[in-house]
Amino acid sequence: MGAKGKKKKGKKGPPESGWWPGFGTKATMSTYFQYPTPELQEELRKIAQAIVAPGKGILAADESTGTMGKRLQDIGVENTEENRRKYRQLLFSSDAALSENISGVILFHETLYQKADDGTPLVTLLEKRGIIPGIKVDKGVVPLFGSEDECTTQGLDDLAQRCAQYKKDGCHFAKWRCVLKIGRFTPSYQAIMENANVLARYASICQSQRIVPIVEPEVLPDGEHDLDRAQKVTEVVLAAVYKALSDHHVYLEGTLLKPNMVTPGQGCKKTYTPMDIGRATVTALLRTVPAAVPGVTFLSGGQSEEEASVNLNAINTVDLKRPWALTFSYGRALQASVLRAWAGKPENVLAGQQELIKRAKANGQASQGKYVAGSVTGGLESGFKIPI
Ligand SMILES: O=P(O)(O)OC[C@H]1O[C@](O)(COP(=O)(O)O)[C@@H](O)[C@@H]1O
Repeated sequence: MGAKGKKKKGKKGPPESGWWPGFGTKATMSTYFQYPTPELQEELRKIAQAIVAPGKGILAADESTGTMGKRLQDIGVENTEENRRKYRQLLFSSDAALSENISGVILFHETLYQKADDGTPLVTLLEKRGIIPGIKVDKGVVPLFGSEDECTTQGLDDLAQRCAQYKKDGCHFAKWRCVLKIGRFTPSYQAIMENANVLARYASICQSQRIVPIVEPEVLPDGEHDLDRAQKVTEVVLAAVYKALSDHHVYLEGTLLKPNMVTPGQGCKKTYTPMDIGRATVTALLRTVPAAVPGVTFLSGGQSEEEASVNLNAINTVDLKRPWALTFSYGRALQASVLRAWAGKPENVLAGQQELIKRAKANGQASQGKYVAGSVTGGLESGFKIPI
């Protein structure tokens, strides 16, 4: 650009600032973009809808190696690749009845390439049961420098290539978890905006590779805050996430949301009923999540198995509108009894699988508002919780 802001003779394109002929037309407006092709839209929509089919939800078996170490340590089992393989084999070789309530399983990278004792790839066990394989694609949380112990999630750099490979290897959906903390000064604007943007960028990349992104902005339950504060924070976080998804032109019908339920902080002195939690959760979603989103698959966030079923049931019975399917994507609340029943012993494999099927059924009922509290009893006392 010349010193007086004039365009140099012969130079193509608009000047670097200000108004120019054509400014504001289709070609230059920031709102211009292209939707995915109709074929891609249909593929993504169908996957998302199959995952949230009535009475079905997700088994989150994507614990990273470190998290799996904590789960195995609880039952006195060493955290080796072989023990993790045996445990995931137990889960995925459960009776075919599992698929009545489990539509998808989220895998950790290592599991996708492991085989059962007879050489069958573990992912094939899922496919044979009509269960859709999914994959955790984030590479974990890292600190936000200068913040109050807040974080973002990494893993974008090679994501398109990884998604392309995962699709070839049988995965049709993905999951990326971001974490937000409630404190006096948190979550900060920095953490809210950064995590919303990274989730949107991840979602956009997944869709470009024909993978349905599950968007997981988890507001942690740690703290003494009450239900109102948890609700407001969840609303602010979700509003930012959907603004970012819109800015990145993410095709919402081909996405799923995996949020926290709105619960009081674990150190809160006040008590609330499951209906209070159901109302706060659905209200927060109604205020922020577009009806174009086919489903919401809640994380269990350290609730006991029974609590997670009862609260999901309340979410599905509270007298509010529900334009989306509201179901589960539980890790701990589907596996706590399984792990205890198994305890690493080959003779307990069937007992572990039976616990999984019981809990999946309970949550399938809860996702339709048909779960009767206490009607499914597992190997654990009802209040048992696995800390993160
Ligand atoms: O090992 P990580 O990456 O910390 O993952 C933690 C877990 O959190 C989840 O997102 C939710 O799990 P919970 O239902 O146990 O809260 C799982 O999908 C995942 O396995």
